[in-house]
Amino acid sequence: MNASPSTPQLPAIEVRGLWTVFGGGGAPEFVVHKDLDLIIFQGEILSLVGGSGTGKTTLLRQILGLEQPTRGDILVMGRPAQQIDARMAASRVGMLFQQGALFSAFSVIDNIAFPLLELGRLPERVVRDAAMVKLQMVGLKPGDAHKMPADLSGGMIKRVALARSLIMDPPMLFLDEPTAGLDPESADDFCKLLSDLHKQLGLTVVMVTHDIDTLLEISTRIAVLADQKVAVVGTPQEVIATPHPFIQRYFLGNRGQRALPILDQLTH
Ligand SMILES: Nc1ncnc2c1ncn2[C@@H]1O[C@H](COP(=O)(O)OP(=O)(O)OP(=O)(O)O)[C@@H](O)[C@H]1O
Repeated sequence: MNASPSTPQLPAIEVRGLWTVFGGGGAPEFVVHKDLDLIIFQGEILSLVGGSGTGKTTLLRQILGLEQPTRGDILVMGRPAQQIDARMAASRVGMLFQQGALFSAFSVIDNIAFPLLELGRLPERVVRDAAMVKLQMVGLKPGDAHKMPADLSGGMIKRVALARSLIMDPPMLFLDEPTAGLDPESADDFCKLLSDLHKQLGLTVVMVTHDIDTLLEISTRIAVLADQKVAVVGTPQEVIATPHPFIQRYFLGNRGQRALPILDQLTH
C-alpha cells in the first residue's frame, strides 16, 4: 500500500512559505494559509484533509496555477506554478473535480477524446484510438463508447471523467472529492481503480477527500491542514497516531468508525 522505503524521494511539487490572505482593501483580512510548507514526492498518493474552509481546494488551485498565492513559492516539477499555462497544465496534470461533469450532448468516447481533439495536433482517428485505450483502462467496455452520459451510472460517469483526465498521459493526477456522490460499493471499486492506475502508470496523485475509507486505503501519505498550515504530514499510520485534536476527532469520531477495520489492519 505505501511507497517502499527504498523509493527515491524526488519532489514533484514543492510549496514553501505559502501565505493566502483574502479580503483587504477595506474588507477585513482573512488568512487561509500562513507560512505553509509541503513537499509532494513523485509517485505518491498524497491526500489533503482538513476541516471545512482550511484551504484545501485553494491550495490545489494554486498548485495548478489557477490562483495566485499572496506570498510564497510553488514549484511543479521544478517550475513555478504561475508559469504553467492552461494548455501545458492539461498535459502535465490530469484533473478530476467533484463537478467534473461530462458534456451531456457528447457520447462517452467523444467526452474522453475532447481535450486531445481540441489540441488539434493529431488526426481524429488516432485520437479516437487513444480514447478507446483509456476507456478500457478505467474498466469500461468498448460497448460503452457510444453511450450518452444520461445513460450512465454515477460510477461510470466518474470513470469516463477519469479517462478524460488521463487522455494526455499526464504524470500527475489531481482529484477533488473523487468518490463524492457514490454509494459505498462504487466508491470502493473506484478507489481500487485509482490504486491500480497509480501503480500501473506511476502517477503522482494529489487528492482532496473527506472519505476516510479512501484516505486510509490508498494514500501513501496524508497531509492535515489545520491552524493555517500543514499541521501533520505522514503515512496513514503516523497521522492517526498523532495527538492533534482535529485528527483525533476526524479519524476516531463517528465518521471514522466505519473505517475502524482498516485502521486495525494499518496498526497491527
Ligand atoms: N476567491 C476568494 N475570495 C475570498 N475568500 C475565498 C476565496 N476562495 C476561497 N475563499 C475562502 O477561503 C477559505 C478556504 O476555502 P477552500 O474552498 O479552499 O476550503 P476547503 O478546505 O477546500 O473547504 P471545503 O472542505 O469546505 O471544500 C474559505 O473560507 C473560503 O470561503
